[in-house]
Amino acid sequence: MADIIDELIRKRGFASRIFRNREVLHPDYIPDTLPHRENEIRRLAEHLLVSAQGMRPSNVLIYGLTGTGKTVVVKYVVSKLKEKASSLNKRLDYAYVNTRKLDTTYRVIASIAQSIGLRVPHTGLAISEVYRRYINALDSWGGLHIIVLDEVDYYVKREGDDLIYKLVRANEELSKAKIVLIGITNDVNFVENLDPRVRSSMGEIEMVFPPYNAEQLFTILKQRAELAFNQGVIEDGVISYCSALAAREHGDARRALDLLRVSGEIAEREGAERVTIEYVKKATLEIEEGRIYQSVVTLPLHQKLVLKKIVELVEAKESTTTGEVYTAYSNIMRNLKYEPLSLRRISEIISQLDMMGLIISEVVNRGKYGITRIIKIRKDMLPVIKDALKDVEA
Ligand SMILES: Nc1ncnc2c1ncn2[C@@H]1O[C@H](COP(=O)(O)OP(=O)(O)OP(=O)(O)O)[C@@H](O)[C@H]1O
Repeated sequence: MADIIDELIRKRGFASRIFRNREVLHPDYIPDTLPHRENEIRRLAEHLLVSAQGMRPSNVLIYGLTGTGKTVVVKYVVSKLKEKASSLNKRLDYAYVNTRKLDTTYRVIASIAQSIGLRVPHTGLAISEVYRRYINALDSWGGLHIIVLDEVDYYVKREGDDLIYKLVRANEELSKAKIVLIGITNDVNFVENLDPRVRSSMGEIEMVFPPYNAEQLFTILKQRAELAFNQGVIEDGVISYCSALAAREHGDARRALDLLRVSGEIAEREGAERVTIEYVKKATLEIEEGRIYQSVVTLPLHQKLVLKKIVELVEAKESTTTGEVYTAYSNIMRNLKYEPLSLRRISEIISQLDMMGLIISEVVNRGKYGITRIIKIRKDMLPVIKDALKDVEA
């Protein structure tokens, strides 16, 4: 039956010339094999199996730069173990919580409880009550519950470590069931600054995921491309070009996959038959513009006002200085009847904008006129920054 429908889709011109299955390039897709992460998979799975056999479970803290496969490895291991456990008649289940997205303790504990089938209302219960119900339900179920807390640094910075510490100690209250925590973060400073008590109990086992090199990224991309694209549409050299670009940026597989996906999308949009290196170059620019746009729209108000003034000054005469920016900014604040921030604060804001890659600033020594900072904006980024600031009235 599927063939008839596929044929109709093709005939009607719905089918993509470029993509066979775009989903495969989505960040949530879990491939059947994860090349270059065999050791990490083995170590994590072995540890969880030992815990499932009745040993006292140790918690795991995983860290590494963004796009090094932390999330996909953990999801791969826990879902495979759950699948195997049910065929072996063992009780093993897991909760996967992205604590940046589920941003309150209530939502986190509710989601953990729901993963073992408990019904928890969206609001209305005390956190301690949800926790108590979860522990009771867990003990009557009596298996190994793996709790994955992804982007755990966001949670701890916002809500503190009470819930984590409670979960760590929950095994003392449980008679039949057991809990293992797996924390994931890409913030090494977070791990180093974690309360030593929490670090030692949460990270009894620490795993560091190294960045991928260009060759490793090549294998990862090749595997995905074979599933995602129609045969023969990827021009030779495209995959190694994407891998080299992403390797240069710190070995981020997410970045490499995004580049490939966006290159394919642009090729399709432009009605091309093949994805060429030219499309990868266009994709690099499109992704960078997206990143710049996002960072501008999420800036706080004063930063936006300062950037807006820089844009106006740079458009009038190519470059500007801290002094000119400060004058323009103070005038606008006076017109709006607000107290302007100090020159020092504005100078700090200019440095922040520079660090974010939104402006380029250079300190120059002008002899007897003293030291000043020359500020510019990349010409190709100017339209994107202006667009992102279009709602700022000043
Ligand atoms: N070894 C691998 N094989 C196949 N795909 C991989 C591999 N490593 C990472 N990926 C893919 O790269 C993307 C990013 O991986 P993942 O989300 O696991 O990174 P992460 O380390 O958790 O990053 P972040 O810290 O930003 O959340 C995903 O699409 C994932 O499927």
